[in-house]
Amino acid sequence: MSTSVPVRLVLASQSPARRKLLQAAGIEPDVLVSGVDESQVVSERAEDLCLELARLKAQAVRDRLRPSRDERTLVLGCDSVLAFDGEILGKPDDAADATRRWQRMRGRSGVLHTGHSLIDVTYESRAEAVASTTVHFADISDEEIAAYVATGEPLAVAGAFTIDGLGGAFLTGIEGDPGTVVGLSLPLLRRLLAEVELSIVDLWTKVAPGGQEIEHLG
Ligand SMILES: Nc1nc2c(ncn2[C@H]2C[C@H](O)[C@@H](COP(=O)(O)OP(=O)(O)OP(=O)(O)O)O2)c(=O)[nH]1
Repeated sequence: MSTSVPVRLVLASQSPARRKLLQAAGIEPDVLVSGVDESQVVSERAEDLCLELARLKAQAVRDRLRPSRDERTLVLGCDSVLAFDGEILGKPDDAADATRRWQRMRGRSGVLHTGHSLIDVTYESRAEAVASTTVHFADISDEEIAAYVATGEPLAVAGAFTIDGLGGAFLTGIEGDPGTVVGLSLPLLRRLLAEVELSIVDLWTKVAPGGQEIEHLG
């Protein structure tokens, strides 16, 4: 399943969180932001919406690349949405929206869905799927909500919360892969790579010969 040519992964996302997650897993992606207008896609189902957006992002970046004989080129697009109370929630519109959301979310649960679309530019194949993680929100106070919204963090992220930032204190637990909440599921990426006949170890760029410790990124 492994490959003899180098494998290049292009991350079709501006998300620093997604890039850091790949780097910590030994993968140094190139980043090409898709620029896709996410408002162009509407769907009744969160899983369909995030998958269609992930597909559009990956395709938009794929269309800007030319296959190379010297390497295997892959493009990964991702999109995350929160399914809560029968609604599909992306990033909050503004501070008031983030506040209202937390007043509704606290003490309750939602499901963070992340769509993944992997395109193999070299062989023109693709693999895609959605990873879903249930998130339980703590019953936080009005003061905590106000302080959190004032930091600006909730405004920049799908669902108005993070698991690996200030928002981590406001969760009581999750069921599923934490990477799905950040915006990219490594276990799912491993399965998608297998569908295009690659192993995730083919993408490791930070493992020193002899298997010494993976370089710890700053
Ligand atoms: N660090 C961190 N970021 C999160 C978390 N949850 C969501 N996010 C971020 C990752 C993405 O940047 C953003 C989700 O929005 P999208 O999936 O639409 O990606 P975004 O528009 O940011 O970039 P892209 O469209 O992929 O270029 O929220 C979290 O728990 N931790």
